[in-house]
Amino acid sequence: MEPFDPPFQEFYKKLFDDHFFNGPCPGGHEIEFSHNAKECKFELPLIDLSHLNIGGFKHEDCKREIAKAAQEWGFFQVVNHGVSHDILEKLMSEQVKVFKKPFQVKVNGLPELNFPAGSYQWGTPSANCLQQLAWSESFHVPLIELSTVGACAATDFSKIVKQYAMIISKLANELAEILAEMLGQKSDFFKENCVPSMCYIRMSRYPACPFSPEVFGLMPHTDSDFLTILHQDHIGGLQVLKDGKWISVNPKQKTLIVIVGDLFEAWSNGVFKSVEHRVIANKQFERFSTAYFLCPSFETMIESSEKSLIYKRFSFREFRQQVQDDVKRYGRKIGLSRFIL
Ligand SMILES: O=C(O)CCC(=O)C(=O)O
Ligand SMILES: [Fe+2]
Repeated sequence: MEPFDPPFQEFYKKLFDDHFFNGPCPGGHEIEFSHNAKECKFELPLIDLSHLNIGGFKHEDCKREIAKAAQEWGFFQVVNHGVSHDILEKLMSEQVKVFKKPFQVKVNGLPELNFPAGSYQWGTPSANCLQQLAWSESFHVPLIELSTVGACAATDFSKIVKQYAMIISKLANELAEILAEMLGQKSDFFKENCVPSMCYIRMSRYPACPFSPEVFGLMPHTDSDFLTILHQDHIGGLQVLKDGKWISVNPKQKTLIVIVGDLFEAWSNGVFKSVEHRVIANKQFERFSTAYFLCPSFETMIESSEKSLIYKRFSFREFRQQVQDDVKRYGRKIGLSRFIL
């Protein structure tokens, strides 16, 4: 049988040799700091979204809870979110099958799913040192492409991804609108600007990694979108930085994770926080996750209507360009701090 794992060690041999013979690279100490930060067991806010369907106090309390979590943590979990357990399980099992296709087949694209060659990504081509390498592989599927996924012959996979995309994008918009409303902002901003050609689903697989924790599944980062909604399997490894400590996001069945992205932090003038998170690879077990990213069109201007602004006004295109330039130059994203006034 042809191997399905990406050839991390062969392809990134130089990074491994440099690291193990010469030690961590000089620019790596910042990431090293994250590694050494004290870890502790702590529970993220868990919000029951069924309260949104009840009128009166409960409904308003629930909205306030969402805003509080976005403000204090930038990261929270939701239950009774409207995505059935059955859909989550089916999507996960279909996703596992896709990743078990031979590596070369994934690289060449999966025509039966209408995934072009570029939708498969693995490792970190821009990595300058081992701490910048992600021991993971993923399929990046823009929502707009889903209309043609499985167009020739609908497969179980294409059906479930489409179904999931429809529900999850609705949920992301609802949560974004609630957060906007709690800021006293126009709540149809997201419906108008977050177009299907920009929003996407990323399905990831983190193969078991013998070099963990020295090599990350995904290095510490913030998300470059408004909101991310994440579903993870039962393995664990996701951590979020809270007050200088890495907190493990322990897997919980039927739960989705909501992550505030950089754009929401800027748009809310720093009220909602886009926080760093990372994935520690597991030495023994592979892990799967599915993320939905709520992104605006390139022309959308990100600005707050507050008086004393923290960030300058920028378009999503400018933000993306800056991130890409920094990744090329430094091997990693610098992010929102580039736009501080
Ligand atoms: O796989 C995960 O748990 C996290 C994924 C993530 O943070 C991302 O794709 O931006
Ligand atoms: Fe992320």
